[in-house]
Amino acid sequence: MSTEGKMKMPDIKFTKLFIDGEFVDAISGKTFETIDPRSGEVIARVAEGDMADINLAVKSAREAFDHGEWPRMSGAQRGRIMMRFADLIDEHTDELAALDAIDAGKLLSMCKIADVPGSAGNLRYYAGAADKIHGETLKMTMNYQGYTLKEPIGVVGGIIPWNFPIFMFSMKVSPALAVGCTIVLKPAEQTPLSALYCAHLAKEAGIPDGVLNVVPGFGSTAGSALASHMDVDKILFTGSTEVGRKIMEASARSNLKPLSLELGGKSPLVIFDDADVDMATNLAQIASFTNKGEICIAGSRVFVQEGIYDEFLKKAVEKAESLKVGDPFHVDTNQGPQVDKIQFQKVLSYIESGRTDGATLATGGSRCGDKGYYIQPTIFTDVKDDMMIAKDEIFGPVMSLMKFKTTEEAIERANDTKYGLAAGVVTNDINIMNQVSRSIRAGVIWVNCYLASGPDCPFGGYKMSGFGSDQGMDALDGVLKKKSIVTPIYKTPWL
Ligand SMILES: NC(=O)C1=CN([C@@H]2O[C@H](COP(=O)(O)OP(=O)(O)OC[C@H]3O[C@@H](n4cnc5c(N)ncnc54)[C@H](OP(=O)(O)O)[C@@H]3O)[C@@H](O)[C@H]2O)C=CC1
Ligand SMILES: CCCCCC/C=C/C(=O)O
Repeated sequence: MSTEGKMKMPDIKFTKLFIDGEFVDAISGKTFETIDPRSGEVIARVAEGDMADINLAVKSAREAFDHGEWPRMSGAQRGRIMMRFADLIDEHTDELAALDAIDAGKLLSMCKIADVPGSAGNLRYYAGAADKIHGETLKMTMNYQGYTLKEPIGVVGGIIPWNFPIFMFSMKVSPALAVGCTIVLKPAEQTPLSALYCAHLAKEAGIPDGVLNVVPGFGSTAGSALASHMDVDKILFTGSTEVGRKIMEASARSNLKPLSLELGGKSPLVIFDDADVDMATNLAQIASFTNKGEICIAGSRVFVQEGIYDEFLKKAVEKAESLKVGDPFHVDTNQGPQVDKIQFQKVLSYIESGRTDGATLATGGSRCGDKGYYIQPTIFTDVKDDMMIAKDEIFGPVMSLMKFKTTEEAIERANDTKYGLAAGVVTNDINIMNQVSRSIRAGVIWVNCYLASGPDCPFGGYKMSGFGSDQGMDALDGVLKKKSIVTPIYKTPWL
């Protein structure tokens, strides 16, 4: 494990709530610690928003929506401002990448080449769509004609997790900004720093005060207040299925606001005998270990057909053992620490449950070093479908390897989960590819690739992985309301 050398600390410039265009203290005056998972040490104290601050932020967002210029300017104007915002994110790549790396233990190199530019990319994608929001003409069957108008839904509440802090921020904020909504965003308590920095850049780009508010705080106070607020018109959420359920309850108890819920997953990766084993091993590693397994679309149930199973296992173990676990700021590190102590202990307890349930540890299984929240890339074999490690979302670097014989068996076992977020298929046989990709009930199916995505590729869950879409034009529909406008029509030559 590489942790030698002095730990790098980015400059922390923004730690207050961002409400109505200003950085302010919480009304209560409270702050909370954000922790460096490399060491467990405090990075900074951040203002702790709660219900009172959420109320202020929603008031500001409401005013900006009901009377402000943002929803009333042309889509082209909004798009230009969003493009400036994206350029500013690009210009501050180094600082933003360092904030996510230190707050979440993410690889600095990945933040620089993927998370931060991907976030600017999300803004640009939706900036380009801002002046292309069209309805339909309705040739009605009676003496009327009409058209549909797509209007911004209003004040949007964003509640995001800690595994992709800036990327999640951009996924929720970009479509909402493009259509003219205003936003109150609560970042995860573990990772508030990049969202606050982005709020500062949004102001510099010219986004009017009140349009984008960022209120760090805890889920049970700030998050719950946002989900229950009578003046919030939509919640965009990513996180656990358990909290998704609480948000639905909060909506049902308050104003029945619609929701987009991107929840947990336990995705299968199905590898057939005809696959190139080296490619399959690479894809399995990407599926299970990317972002230390802290990704909702992790493909951590790896089903391998019996003909190549032994060769695959040998190569998968070699590959896992070659990964360098260590300081995410080092260029040669492949895997950083889990986000916090709770997540670290949760992953280790799943590993323990795998052992006691009778799975065989092929590699890994322990923490790395004695400081910080580092865990070895871990592979279990002899995993049964009903073991906890095969059923639950672990959110850590743990691969469950399972052998199968027939395509039908693979499909049945792949679908034997309450989740349905993603899946992967590795084969050169087009018929198997078609059969499997249509049979697995999940929101995205990757064939001979994994985690391949982009702003134009919508994704959202089946089953208990949620509903609603992130990315693509579908995400715009999530923050729009469709209105039908009808007028009588006289003296028409036909109906
Ligand atoms: N689908 C995904 O991408 C993710 C899935 N998970 C799964 O969830 C597990 C637990 O992680 P955790 O961080 O607790 O995820 P949560 O689902 O608890 O957190 C997601 C967001 O919801 C907020 N939140 C928590 N409780 C409420 C509430 N009652 N009302 C409104 N908002 C709330 C959190 O606030 P706070 O900041 O206080 O936690 C955070 O901002 C992980 O181990 C993993 O399995 C986690 C993260 C992402
Ligand atoms: C296929 C889309 C890739 C999005 C990656 C962001 C992670 C999402 C999550 O973990 O919830």
